[in-house]
Amino acid sequence: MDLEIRNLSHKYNDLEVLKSISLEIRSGQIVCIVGPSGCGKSTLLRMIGGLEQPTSGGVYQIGEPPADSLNPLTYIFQDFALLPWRTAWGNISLVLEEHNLGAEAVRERIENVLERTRLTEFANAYPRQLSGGMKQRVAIARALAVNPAVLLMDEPLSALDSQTRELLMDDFVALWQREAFTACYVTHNLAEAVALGHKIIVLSRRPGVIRNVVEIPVPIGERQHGSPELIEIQDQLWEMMREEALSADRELADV
Ligand SMILES: Nc1ncnc2c1ncn2[C@@H]1O[C@H](COP(=O)(O)OP(=O)(O)OP(=O)(O)O)[C@@H](O)[C@H]1O
Repeated sequence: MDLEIRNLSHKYNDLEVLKSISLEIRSGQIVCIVGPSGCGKSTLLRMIGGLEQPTSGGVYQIGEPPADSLNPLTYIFQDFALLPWRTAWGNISLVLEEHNLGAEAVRERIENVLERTRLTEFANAYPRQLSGGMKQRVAIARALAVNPAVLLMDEPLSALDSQTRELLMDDFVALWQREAFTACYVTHNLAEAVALGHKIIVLSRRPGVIRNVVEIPVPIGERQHGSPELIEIQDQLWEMMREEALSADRELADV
């Protein structure tokens, strides 16, 4: 299933947040959205997930989600959102409980996602017994368990320290290479965007319009951290973001 965002604009009362956004998220692609603070990234993700309706324009699903998808558009949040009184297994089973899958199918799904996120040995651990990175891996396993058509990720690594972030980025890459998933990934962090994105959408300051779309020509599995090609793309992205931030500062100074 692909997603197409067509001419989407949004206002909160008089506050214009997003303007004429059109973009495509193709099946099997990771699309990153970057832009200055407050430009409307999270708002756009909520609209893509159907949590809020845009003032005009819309989000269209093209094609069908996988037949066994229990929740086509599934979120992963930065704060993990795990229930502390449930084990890793219990947190994942929670999202499967109301779907009448049968005990065997539930067990298979949970075992599969625990294995894919390298958590099999921690199935019976409670969140308090897990590191931040492992908690986020449980949250990722829980999201994958419903076999989403598109994963919606809002700053999924920003609550973690930089080493854990690096390790989880490697995990994302390995996960995607093993079984390509589709994702829309909002981040402040340009290193994450160039490591994980097939396509990077650069939003302007508010009201967010698409300033640039950068496609990364290197296959995800072949991206070397710190390679000259990636650093150059990251520098270009930073230059675009910097200009936006400086213009916003100049505007404030004129007030
Ligand atoms: N429910 C709401 N009601 C009114 N204003 C809102 C609402 N949600 C967001 N906003 C405003 O819309 C603008 C965009 O917010 P949003 O959180 O989407 O930006 P962002 O790019 O994700 O920001 P950040 O990078 O800081 O997380 C902000 O000015 C915010 O205050």
